[in-house]
Amino acid sequence: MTTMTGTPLLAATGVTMRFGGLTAVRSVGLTVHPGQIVGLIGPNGAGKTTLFNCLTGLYTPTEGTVTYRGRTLPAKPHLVTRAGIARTFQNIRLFANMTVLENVLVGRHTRTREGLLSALVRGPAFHRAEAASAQRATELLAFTGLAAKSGHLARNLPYGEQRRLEIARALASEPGLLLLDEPTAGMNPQETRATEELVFAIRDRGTAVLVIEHDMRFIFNLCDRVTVLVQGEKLVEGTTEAVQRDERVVAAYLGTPFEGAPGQEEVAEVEAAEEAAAESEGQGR
Ligand SMILES: Nc1ncnc2c1ncn2[C@@H]1O[C@H](COP(=O)(O)OP(=O)(O)OP(=O)(O)O)[C@@H](O)[C@H]1O
Repeated sequence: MTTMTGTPLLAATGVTMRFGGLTAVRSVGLTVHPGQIVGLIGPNGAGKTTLFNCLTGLYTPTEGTVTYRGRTLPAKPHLVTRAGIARTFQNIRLFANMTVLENVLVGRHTRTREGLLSALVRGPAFHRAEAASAQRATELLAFTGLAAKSGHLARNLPYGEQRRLEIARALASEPGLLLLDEPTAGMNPQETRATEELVFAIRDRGTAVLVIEHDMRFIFNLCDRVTVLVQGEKLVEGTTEAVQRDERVVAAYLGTPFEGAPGQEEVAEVEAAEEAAAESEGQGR
């Protein structure tokens, strides 16, 4: 299924994102090829969501480039969606008082070619486009297991189904690449396994997936490749097997420092300052 040769779908090169004095992402490269499921992992605050925001036009990277199918992506979320990248967010962002079907229809709007005039006049072209959108949205609800909930208000769905609805809505823009930010956060083990199956099914329909997740079992079951970020820098990138075995990854998660780890210089500086302070305190006694 995975194709590593040829033009990658997504290619981020040397992406850096600074917020004032804080460098949240430092010179990160990342590629996703057609047919791949790629994982992005790292401890809290590693810069994963910031990188997602750089890939989806929410942030303009301070440095670096992002291309999709070989073309530089515009730094505007709606243009990124139109180019073929859809995403979900860490916190659920549904229209709570709209129905399940309406939420998916909102996600279709980037695909609908009918312009404002057509919508105002509500002519035959508008009605045809609307019927096609409704049919596609209904198919997506069936695909994500929400067909029976089509007329329910989004806010009345159980948590796991709200997360599925977010994915259905993202798929409504017919993306070539789907970015999922912690899709299983707050899920029980059954919901997590169901999400795993859904992500495989999405890949099998021809949409590549880039996923941030803290659940390592989920990541290692699912992904073809994994990139590990630590303190804004790419620590390791490789197959799940290679990443799982990498002692630096184990250390990053278990908190054991290793030679050359990002942030080690700062840690050494702090330790040296603490030692110096302790010494001068000792001399003062
Ligand atoms: N808009 C912002 N302004 C200033 N600092 C920010 C902003 N967004 C993120 N940061 C900082 O950038 C760093 C990386 O944050 P980010 O949310 O990308 O990490 P993360 O890996 O997604 O973390 P988590 O796993 O906890 O979601 C953090 O130190 C965070 O405080």
